[in-house]
Amino acid sequence: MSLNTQTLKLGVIGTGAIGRDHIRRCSQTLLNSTVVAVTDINLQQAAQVVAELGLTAEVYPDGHALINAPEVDAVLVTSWGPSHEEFVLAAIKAGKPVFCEKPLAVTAAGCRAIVDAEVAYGKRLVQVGFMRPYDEGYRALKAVIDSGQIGEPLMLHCAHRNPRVGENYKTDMAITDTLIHELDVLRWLLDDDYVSVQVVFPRKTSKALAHLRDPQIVLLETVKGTRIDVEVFVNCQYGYDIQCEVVGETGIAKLPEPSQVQLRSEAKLSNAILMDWKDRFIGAYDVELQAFIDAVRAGSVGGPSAWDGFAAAVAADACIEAQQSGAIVKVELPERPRFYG
Ligand SMILES: NC(=O)c1ccc[n+]([C@@H]2O[C@H](COP(=O)([O-])OP(=O)(O)OC[C@H]3O[C@@H](n4cnc5c(N)ncnc54)[C@H](O)[C@@H]3O)[C@@H](O)[C@H]2O)c1
Ligand SMILES: O[C@H]1[C@H](O)[C@@H](O)[C@H](O)[C@@H](O)[C@H]1O
Repeated sequence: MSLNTQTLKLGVIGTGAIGRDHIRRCSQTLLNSTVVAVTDINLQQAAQVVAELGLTAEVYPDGHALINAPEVDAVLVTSWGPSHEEFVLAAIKAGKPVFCEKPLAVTAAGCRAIVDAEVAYGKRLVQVGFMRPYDEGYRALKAVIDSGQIGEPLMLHCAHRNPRVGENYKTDMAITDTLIHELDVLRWLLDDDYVSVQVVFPRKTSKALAHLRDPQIVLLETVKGTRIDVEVFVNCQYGYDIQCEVVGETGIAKLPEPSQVQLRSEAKLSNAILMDWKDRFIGAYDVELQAFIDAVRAGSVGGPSAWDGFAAAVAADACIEAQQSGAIVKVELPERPRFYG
């Protein structure tokens, strides 16, 4: 039976920060979906989210029981990064569409296993939660680049700043958890791939915990020769700040700031800076998940693919090697299977 006329019944694995937020949006904001199943290694927390959001969803003992539950049409994976690979592979095995938060897997080998499983299944089932291509600002920036108005892009200056991170955040997560967004969105923005990476460490901020090297600067080179610098600074204190400036042959295009009320008060002219990714990309999260729901109901899956997750992870692996060696490391992306267009 086609799902087209039915409400899509979702199961969500991981009820932490983004899991809870996606459960809220799928059950309260978006059209044609309902959350019928949830799980978390912290079952009490999962039950609490169900109660707080007033859902009738069942709490399953683990991700595998949820994936295989007949009432679950499609799966959202919002647990910690290292658990994604296992759940996405299980969803493919069960033939169920799966939206997986970034990273698709924490290594390129893990992403490749997912790509191979999806290709063997013969139909796209996986959408990766790279939301930036759905952000209005990035879409406007891409439209300017694609129009040719600034000529060919030569250089990009980017920054990915978080106010602070928790104790569990390690130096390699600056790549796998944070930079991974740029590794995806910049491929999409430039319609290009990476050939080499280097990571340099400026003076360390006193605001970072002892085990964390912060900030970091990642230097990327693309196949077309564009050079990109990305500052990753996850204890910047002052706000959640995403910057992207594209220097072209005849002009410069900059990612717009999120719209905020301009305030004149106490002898100051000011614009607030957002503090949280949840607010900065709220529109993009809504659009990406509605796209997933609509596509699954129509019998397909689109958006950032397992191949995109793999391509970002190949570059991420090279960045981690570059963090450790200080050298310029080659990015070797295998040929894309025809399956991914
Ligand atoms: N797209 C974005 O902008 C964005 C934003 C935030 C988080 N994320 C991604 O979402 C994922 C979750 O991040 P978060 O900030 O919500 O983290 P979090 O720590 O707040 O929540 C993760 C939850 O997953 C649960 N969990 C871990 N392993 C599990 C397992 N095997 N089975 C079931 N539950 C398990 C944990 O108990 C926790 O409740 C990460 O991969 C992160 O990178 C993406
Ligand atoms: O999981 C989060 C999320 O992906 C945010 O978008 C990013 O800015 C953070 O650095 C990361 O830790």
